Amino acid sequence: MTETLLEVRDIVVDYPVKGFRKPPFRALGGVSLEVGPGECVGLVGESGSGKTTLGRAVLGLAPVTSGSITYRGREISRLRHRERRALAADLQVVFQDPYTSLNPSLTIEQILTEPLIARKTDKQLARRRVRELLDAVHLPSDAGNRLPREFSGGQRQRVAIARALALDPKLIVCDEPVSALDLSTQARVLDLFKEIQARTGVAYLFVSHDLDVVRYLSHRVAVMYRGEIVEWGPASQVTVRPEHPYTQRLFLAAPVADPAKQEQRRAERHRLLALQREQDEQMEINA
Ligand SMILES: Nc1ncnc2c1ncn2[C@@H]1O[C@H](COP(=O)(O)OP(=O)(O)OP(=O)(O)O)[C@@H](O)[C@H]1O
Repeated sequence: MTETLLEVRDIVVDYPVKGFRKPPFRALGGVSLEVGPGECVGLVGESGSGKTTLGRAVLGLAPVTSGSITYRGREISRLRHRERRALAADLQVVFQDPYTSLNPSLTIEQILTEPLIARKTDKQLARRRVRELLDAVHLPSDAGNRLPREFSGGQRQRVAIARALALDPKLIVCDEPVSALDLSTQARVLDLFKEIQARTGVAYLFVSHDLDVVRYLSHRVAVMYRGEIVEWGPASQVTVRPEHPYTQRLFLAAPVADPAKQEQRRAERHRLLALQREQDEQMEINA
Protein backbone atom coordinates (compact mmCIF):
# COMPACT_ATOMS: atom_id res chain seq x y z
CA MET A 1 0.00 0.00 0.00
CA THR A 2 1.66 3.22 -1.09
CA GLU A 3 -0.85 5.87 -0.03
CA THR A 4 -2.34 6.11 3.46
CA LEU A 5 -6.06 6.72 3.87
CA LEU A 6 -6.22 6.77 7.64
CA GLU A 7 -3.32 7.32 10.00
CA VAL A 8 -3.69 6.93 13.74
CA ARG A 9 -0.70 8.24 15.72
CA ASP A 10 -0.16 7.76 19.47
CA ILE A 11 -3.83 8.05 20.30
CA VAL A 12 -4.66 8.24 24.00
CA VAL A 13 -8.29 7.93 25.15
CA ASP A 14 -9.27 8.57 28.77
CA TYR A 15 -12.83 7.91 29.90
CA PRO A 16 -14.04 9.98 32.84
CA VAL A 17 -14.82 7.94 35.93
CA LYS A 18 -17.74 8.89 38.19
CA GLY A 19 -16.86 9.76 41.75
CA PHE A 20 -15.14 12.60 43.54
CA ARG A 21 -11.62 13.19 42.16
CA LYS A 22 -11.47 9.73 40.63
CA PRO A 23 -8.75 9.65 37.96
CA PRO A 24 -9.98 8.89 34.42
CA PHE A 25 -9.70 5.39 33.00
CA ARG A 26 -7.09 5.10 30.24
CA ALA A 27 -8.68 2.91 27.57
CA LEU A 28 -6.06 3.60 24.86
CA GLY A 29 -2.52 4.27 25.89
CA GLY A 30 -0.85 5.59 22.70
CA VAL A 31 -2.03 3.55 19.75
CA SER A 32 -0.76 3.87 16.18
CA LEU A 33 -1.82 2.19 12.97
CA GLU A 34 -2.70 2.99 9.40
CA VAL A 35 -5.19 1.89 6.79
CA GLY A 36 -4.52 2.16 3.06
CA PRO A 37 -7.19 2.69 0.38
CA GLY A 38 -9.08 -0.53 -0.30
CA GLU A 39 -7.32 -2.27 2.57
CA CYS A 40 -8.83 -4.30 5.39
CA VAL A 41 -7.08 -3.82 8.71
CA GLY A 42 -8.21 -6.30 11.33
CA LEU A 43 -8.21 -5.32 14.99
CA VAL A 44 -8.15 -8.27 17.37
CA GLY A 45 -7.81 -8.67 21.11
CA GLU A 46 -9.77 -9.93 24.08
CA SER A 47 -12.79 -8.21 25.50
CA GLY A 48 -11.86 -4.87 27.07
CA SER A 49 -8.58 -4.49 25.15
CA GLY A 50 -9.78 -1.26 23.50
CA LYS A 51 -10.83 -2.34 19.99
CA THR A 52 -14.21 -0.61 20.03
CA THR A 53 -12.70 2.49 21.62
CA LEU A 54 -10.21 2.78 18.77
CA GLY A 55 -13.00 2.41 16.19
CA ARG A 56 -15.02 5.03 18.05
CA ALA A 57 -12.05 7.41 18.20
CA VAL A 58 -11.76 7.20 14.40
CA LEU A 59 -15.46 8.04 14.15
CA GLY A 60 -15.14 10.96 16.56
CA LEU A 61 -17.14 9.18 19.25
CA ALA A 62 -14.47 8.72 21.92
CA PRO A 63 -12.75 11.43 23.98
CA VAL A 64 -9.25 11.74 22.51
CA THR A 65 -6.78 13.07 25.09
CA SER A 66 -3.75 13.26 22.82
CA GLY A 67 -2.33 11.96 19.56
CA SER A 68 -3.64 12.47 16.06
CA ILE A 69 -5.95 10.79 13.57
CA THR A 70 -5.50 11.92 9.99
CA TYR A 71 -7.83 11.03 7.15
CA ARG A 72 -6.29 11.73 3.74
CA GLY A 73 -3.76 13.95 5.43
CA ARG A 74 -6.32 15.96 7.43
CA GLU A 75 -6.44 15.86 11.22
CA ILE A 76 -9.91 14.67 12.25
CA SER A 77 -9.70 13.69 15.91
CA ARG A 78 -11.14 16.96 17.25
CA LEU A 79 -13.59 18.11 14.59
CA ARG A 80 -16.60 20.26 15.29
CA HIS A 81 -20.01 18.67 14.84
CA ARG A 82 -20.61 20.23 11.43
CA GLU A 83 -17.17 19.22 10.07
CA ARG A 84 -17.71 15.71 11.36
CA ARG A 85 -21.05 15.52 9.59
CA ALA A 86 -19.40 16.55 6.34
CA LEU A 87 -17.02 13.63 6.76
CA ALA A 88 -19.85 11.15 7.27
CA ALA A 89 -20.03 10.33 3.57
CA ASP A 90 -16.45 9.07 3.66
CA LEU A 91 -16.36 7.36 7.06
CA GLN A 92 -19.14 4.98 7.90
CA VAL A 93 -19.84 2.31 10.49
CA VAL A 94 -21.50 -1.09 10.77
CA PHE A 95 -22.28 -2.06 14.36
CA GLN A 96 -22.45 -5.46 15.98
CA ASP A 97 -26.13 -5.76 16.69
CA PRO A 98 -28.42 -5.73 13.65
CA TYR A 99 -31.42 -5.86 16.01
CA THR A 100 -30.77 -2.46 17.57
CA SER A 101 -28.88 -0.59 14.85
CA LEU A 102 -31.89 -0.13 12.52
CA ASN A 103 -34.81 2.14 13.35
CA PRO A 104 -37.69 -0.37 13.82
CA SER A 105 -40.39 2.04 12.69
CA LEU A 106 -38.87 2.87 9.29
CA THR A 107 -39.13 0.74 6.16
CA ILE A 108 -35.88 -0.49 4.64
CA GLU A 109 -36.30 2.05 1.84
CA GLN A 110 -36.65 4.88 4.38
CA ILE A 111 -33.59 3.61 6.26
CA LEU A 112 -31.53 3.55 3.08
CA THR A 113 -32.75 6.89 1.71
CA GLU A 114 -32.21 8.77 5.00
CA PRO A 115 -28.49 9.49 4.40
CA LEU A 116 -29.21 10.34 0.75
CA ILE A 117 -32.03 12.76 1.54
CA ALA A 118 -29.85 14.38 4.22
CA ARG A 119 -27.40 15.11 1.37
CA LYS A 120 -30.21 16.61 -0.70
CA THR A 121 -30.24 13.79 -3.25
CA ASP A 122 -33.15 14.06 -5.65
CA LYS A 123 -35.97 11.66 -4.57
CA GLN A 124 -35.99 9.71 -7.80
CA LEU A 125 -32.23 9.26 -7.78
CA ALA A 126 -32.45 8.19 -4.14
CA ARG A 127 -35.02 5.54 -5.05
CA ARG A 128 -32.79 4.24 -7.81
CA ARG A 129 -29.86 4.17 -5.40
CA VAL A 130 -31.92 2.09 -2.95
CA ARG A 131 -32.47 -0.52 -5.65
CA GLU A 132 -28.75 -0.58 -6.40
CA LEU A 133 -27.93 -0.93 -2.71
CA LEU A 134 -30.38 -3.78 -2.17
CA ASP A 135 -28.90 -5.51 -5.18
CA ALA A 136 -25.35 -4.93 -3.88
CA VAL A 137 -26.14 -6.74 -0.62
CA HIS A 138 -28.21 -9.44 -2.34
CA LEU A 139 -31.59 -8.53 -0.90
CA PRO A 140 -34.71 -8.71 -3.08
CA SER A 141 -35.89 -5.43 -4.63
CA ASP A 142 -39.23 -5.59 -2.75
CA ALA A 143 -37.33 -5.59 0.59
CA GLY A 144 -37.57 -1.79 0.52
CA ASN A 145 -41.26 -1.82 1.48
CA ARG A 146 -40.77 -3.95 4.57
CA LEU A 147 -39.80 -3.23 8.18
CA PRO A 148 -36.61 -4.47 9.90
CA ARG A 149 -38.58 -6.89 12.12
CA GLU A 150 -39.58 -8.85 8.99
CA PHE A 151 -35.93 -9.83 8.41
CA SER A 152 -33.51 -12.29 9.98
CA GLY A 153 -30.34 -11.12 11.76
CA GLY A 154 -28.21 -11.79 8.68
CA GLN A 155 -30.61 -9.90 6.41
CA ARG A 156 -30.73 -6.97 8.83
CA GLN A 157 -26.96 -6.85 8.83
CA ARG A 158 -27.12 -6.69 5.02
CA VAL A 159 -29.43 -3.68 5.37
CA ALA A 160 -26.95 -2.07 7.79
CA ILE A 161 -24.14 -2.69 5.27
CA ALA A 162 -26.28 -1.22 2.46
CA ARG A 163 -26.94 1.87 4.58
CA ALA A 164 -23.21 2.25 5.27
CA LEU A 165 -22.55 2.04 1.52
CA ALA A 166 -25.24 4.56 0.54
CA LEU A 167 -22.88 7.53 0.23
CA ASP A 168 -19.96 5.62 -1.33
CA PRO A 169 -17.69 5.69 1.74
CA LYS A 170 -13.93 5.28 1.55
CA LEU A 171 -13.64 3.60 4.95
CA ILE A 172 -16.08 1.58 7.04
CA VAL A 173 -15.43 0.88 10.71
CA CYS A 174 -16.92 -2.58 11.21
CA ASP A 175 -17.40 -3.25 14.92
CA GLU A 176 -17.89 -7.00 15.41
CA PRO A 177 -20.41 -6.99 12.53
CA VAL A 178 -20.82 -10.77 12.41
CA SER A 179 -20.48 -11.81 16.03
CA ALA A 180 -24.25 -11.68 16.71
CA LEU A 181 -24.92 -14.04 13.77
CA ASP A 182 -24.89 -17.83 13.62
CA LEU A 183 -21.90 -19.46 11.94
CA SER A 184 -23.32 -20.12 8.48
CA THR A 185 -24.81 -16.61 8.31
CA GLN A 186 -21.46 -15.22 9.46
CA ALA A 187 -19.71 -16.87 6.53
CA ARG A 188 -22.16 -15.41 4.01
CA VAL A 189 -21.94 -11.90 5.46
CA LEU A 190 -18.13 -12.11 5.49
CA ASP A 191 -18.19 -13.11 1.83
CA LEU A 192 -20.36 -10.08 1.20
CA PHE A 193 -17.82 -7.79 2.92
CA LYS A 194 -15.11 -9.27 0.70
CA GLU A 195 -17.15 -8.97 -2.46
CA ILE A 196 -18.06 -5.33 -1.73
CA GLN A 197 -14.44 -4.46 -1.05
CA ALA A 198 -13.31 -6.05 -4.34
CA ARG A 199 -16.03 -4.17 -6.24
CA THR A 200 -15.94 -0.73 -4.61
CA GLY A 201 -12.41 -0.46 -3.21
CA VAL A 202 -13.74 0.58 0.21
CA ALA A 203 -11.34 0.11 3.15
CA TYR A 204 -12.33 -1.57 6.42
CA LEU A 205 -11.14 -1.16 9.97
CA PHE A 206 -12.52 -4.49 11.07
CA VAL A 207 -12.91 -5.07 14.80
CA SER A 208 -13.35 -8.65 15.90
CA HIS A 209 -12.47 -10.93 18.78
CA ASP A 210 -12.56 -13.84 16.30
CA LEU A 211 -9.19 -14.59 14.74
CA ASP A 212 -10.64 -16.68 11.94
CA VAL A 213 -12.81 -13.78 10.87
CA VAL A 214 -9.87 -11.39 10.91
CA ARG A 215 -7.60 -13.86 9.14
CA TYR A 216 -10.18 -14.36 6.40
CA LEU A 217 -10.65 -10.66 5.59
CA SER A 218 -7.60 -8.69 6.63
CA HIS A 219 -4.55 -7.55 4.75
CA ARG A 220 -2.90 -6.26 7.92
CA VAL A 221 -3.70 -7.06 11.53
CA ALA A 222 -3.23 -5.14 14.78
CA VAL A 223 -3.36 -7.09 18.03
CA MET A 224 -4.56 -5.12 21.06
CA TYR A 225 -3.89 -5.83 24.69
CA ARG A 226 -4.83 -3.55 27.58
CA GLY A 227 -5.23 -0.45 25.43
CA GLU A 228 -2.09 -0.93 23.38
CA ILE A 229 -1.14 -2.52 20.10
CA VAL A 230 1.28 -5.29 20.91
CA GLU A 231 1.69 -6.63 17.38
CA TRP A 232 1.06 -5.09 13.97
CA GLY A 233 1.89 -6.35 10.51
CA PRO A 234 0.75 -8.27 7.42
CA ALA A 235 -2.03 -10.76 8.23
CA SER A 236 0.04 -13.56 6.70
CA GLN A 237 2.73 -12.90 9.29
CA VAL A 238 0.74 -11.97 12.41
CA THR A 239 -1.84 -14.75 12.05
CA VAL A 240 0.61 -17.46 10.99
CA ARG A 241 3.82 -16.66 12.86
CA PRO A 242 2.88 -14.30 15.66
CA GLU A 243 5.89 -12.88 17.46
CA HIS A 244 4.41 -11.33 20.58
CA PRO A 245 3.69 -13.78 23.44
CA TYR A 246 0.22 -12.29 23.89
CA THR A 247 -0.66 -12.91 20.22
CA GLN A 248 0.61 -16.46 20.55
CA ARG A 249 -1.65 -16.97 23.58
CA LEU A 250 -4.59 -15.38 21.80
CA PHE A 251 -4.12 -17.73 18.88
CA LEU A 252 -4.07 -20.71 21.17
CA ALA A 253 -7.57 -19.66 22.17
CA ALA A 254 -8.90 -19.84 18.61
CA PRO A 255 -11.19 -22.85 18.07
CA VAL A 256 -9.90 -25.78 16.00
CA ALA A 257 -11.85 -28.62 14.38
CA ASP A 258 -10.21 -31.51 16.28
CA PRO A 259 -11.77 -31.74 19.82
CA ALA A 260 -8.66 -33.38 21.35
CA LYS A 261 -6.45 -30.62 19.99
CA GLN A 262 -8.99 -28.07 21.13
CA GLU A 263 -8.86 -29.41 24.69
CA GLN A 264 -5.06 -29.38 24.63
CA ARG A 265 -5.10 -25.77 23.46
CA ARG A 266 -7.68 -24.82 26.07
CA ALA A 267 -5.56 -26.21 28.91
CA GLU A 268 -2.42 -24.54 27.54
CA ARG A 269 -4.25 -21.26 27.16
CA HIS A 270 -5.58 -21.36 30.71
CA ARG A 271 -2.10 -21.99 32.00
CA LEU A 272 -0.63 -19.12 29.96
CA LEU A 273 -3.42 -16.69 30.79
CA ALA A 274 -3.11 -17.46 34.50
CA LEU A 275 0.62 -16.83 34.19
CA GLN A 276 -0.02 -13.59 32.34
CA ARG A 277 -2.50 -12.40 34.98
CA GLU A 278 -0.02 -13.21 37.73
CA GLN A 279 2.71 -11.23 35.93
CA ASP A 280 0.34 -8.30 35.32
CA GLU A 281 -0.76 -8.25 38.94
CA GLN A 282 2.87 -8.33 40.05
CA MET A 283 3.68 -5.42 37.72
CA GLU A 284 0.73 -3.45 39.10
CA ILE A 285 1.87 -4.11 42.68
CA ASN A 286 5.42 -3.03 41.80
CA ALA A 287 4.24 0.11 39.96
N1 LIG B 1 -17.89 4.97 27.80
C1 LIG B 1 -17.01 4.37 28.59
N2 LIG B 1 -16.76 4.86 29.83
C2 LIG B 1 -15.85 4.28 30.64
N3 LIG B 1 -15.11 3.19 30.31
C3 LIG B 1 -15.32 2.66 29.09
C4 LIG B 1 -16.27 3.21 28.18
N4 LIG B 1 -16.27 2.47 27.05
C5 LIG B 1 -15.34 1.48 27.25
N5 LIG B 1 -14.78 1.60 28.47
C6 LIG B 1 -13.73 0.75 29.02
O1 LIG B 1 -12.61 0.84 28.15
C7 LIG B 1 -11.98 -0.44 28.02
C8 LIG B 1 -11.95 -0.81 26.54
O2 LIG B 1 -13.29 -1.05 26.12
P1 LIG B 1 -13.63 -1.42 24.60
O3 LIG B 1 -15.11 -1.56 24.51
O4 LIG B 1 -12.95 -0.46 23.71
O5 LIG B 1 -12.92 -2.85 24.47
P2 LIG B 1 -13.13 -3.99 23.38
O6 LIG B 1 -11.79 -4.57 23.13
O7 LIG B 1 -13.86 -3.45 22.22
O8 LIG B 1 -14.04 -5.02 24.19
P3 LIG B 1 -15.32 -5.87 23.70
O9 LIG B 1 -14.75 -6.86 22.71
O10 LIG B 1 -15.82 -6.50 24.95
O11 LIG B 1 -16.26 -4.88 23.08
C9 LIG B 1 -12.80 -1.42 28.86
O12 LIG B 1 -12.15 -1.59 30.09
C10 LIG B 1 -14.13 -0.72 29.04
O13 LIG B 1 -14.74 -1.08 30.25
